[in-house]
Amino acid sequence: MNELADRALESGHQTSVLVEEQIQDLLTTLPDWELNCVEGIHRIERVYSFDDFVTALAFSNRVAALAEEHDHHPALLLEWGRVTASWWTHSLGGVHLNDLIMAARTERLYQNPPHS
Ligand SMILES: C[C@H](O)[C@H](O)[C@H]1CNC2=NC(N)=NC(=O)C2=N1
Repeated sequence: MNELADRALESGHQTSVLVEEQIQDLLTTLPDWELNCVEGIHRIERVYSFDDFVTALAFSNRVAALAEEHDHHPALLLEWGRVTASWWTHSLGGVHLNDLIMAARTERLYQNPPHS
């Protein structure tokens, strides 16, 4: 997982979306993430659990800052005690290696909470 998180994001024109087998192969390093398909477009998703709404909001904000840093943005569903993070590349209509890198970095944020 760390190896993936430490990879540099590729610039958009270098490569294209990954096929299902490639995504599943890379997801073996992110066991809590799953590949889903919404309206024909692949995305990788994980549900994170928290003790309350405010802690879930704080995590969402940390992921948002990460996204702004890289100009690559997830869908985040904030609920009481829960954040669903979904990564895909809108411009390409599927999952790019960058989405797996961002998912690995999302994991790293979760594993290193601000007050740990
Ligand atoms: C102009 C800007 O770079 C683009 O709109 C970016 C912003 N963030 C993005 N995030 C994601 N996940 N996919 C994109 O295609 C995308 N495009």
